[in-house]
Amino acid sequence: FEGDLKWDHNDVTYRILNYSPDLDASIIDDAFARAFSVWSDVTPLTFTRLYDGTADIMISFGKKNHGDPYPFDGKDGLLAHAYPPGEEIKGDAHFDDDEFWTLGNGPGYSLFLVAAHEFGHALGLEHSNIQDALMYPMYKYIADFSLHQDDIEGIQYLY
Ligand SMILES: N[C@](CS(=O)(=O)c1ccc(Oc2ccccc2)cc1)(C(=O)NO)C(F)(F)F
Ligand SMILES: [Ca+2]
Ligand SMILES: [Ca+2]
Ligand SMILES: [Zn+2]
Ligand SMILES: [Zn+2]
Repeated sequence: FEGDLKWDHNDVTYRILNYSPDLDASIIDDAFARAFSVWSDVTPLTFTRLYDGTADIMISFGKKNHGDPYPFDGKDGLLAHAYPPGEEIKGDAHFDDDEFWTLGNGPGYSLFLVAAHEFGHALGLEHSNIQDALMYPMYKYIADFSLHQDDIEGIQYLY
């Protein structure tokens, strides 16, 4: 989904609507929090978790048709997607629960890495064509992750 703009506030809120069975809820909470801190570390943005009501970034796991015009596709292929900033579904992040979500380098996909990428979209970033950038649209496991300069320049251009 093409990025179209940015949040008009720096105190961005998020809410975790449901969980994958692949990981303990506290592990998922922490993975999302760490994925947000990737971006708050290099911008004036803050991320506050809400437990009810409407947050800017509504996070959910779903399979196949999950309530928007972009159905997931079963195991592998599409892993997740997120909408650029704005009202309603804009800013929201969806994760394909036909994937096996993990954190390490084993089988499955790192929820932390994929979430950090999706939250980049939710903040207004589009894809990078630099293969080592987080915003590159191909999954690869990165052990000691840190943002590529291209990611930093992109997010600091916006905020
Ligand atoms: N669905 C995607 C591809 S995807 O396989 O779901 C995907 C690939 C990689 C993702 O994050 C990531 C990027 C680089 C390193 C590790 C993880 C997130 C999502 C995507 O980039 N969604 O944001 C596309 F390109 F739109 F088809
Ligand atoms: Ca939203
Ligand atoms: Ca999939
Ligand atoms: Zn969706
Ligand atoms: Zn992407």
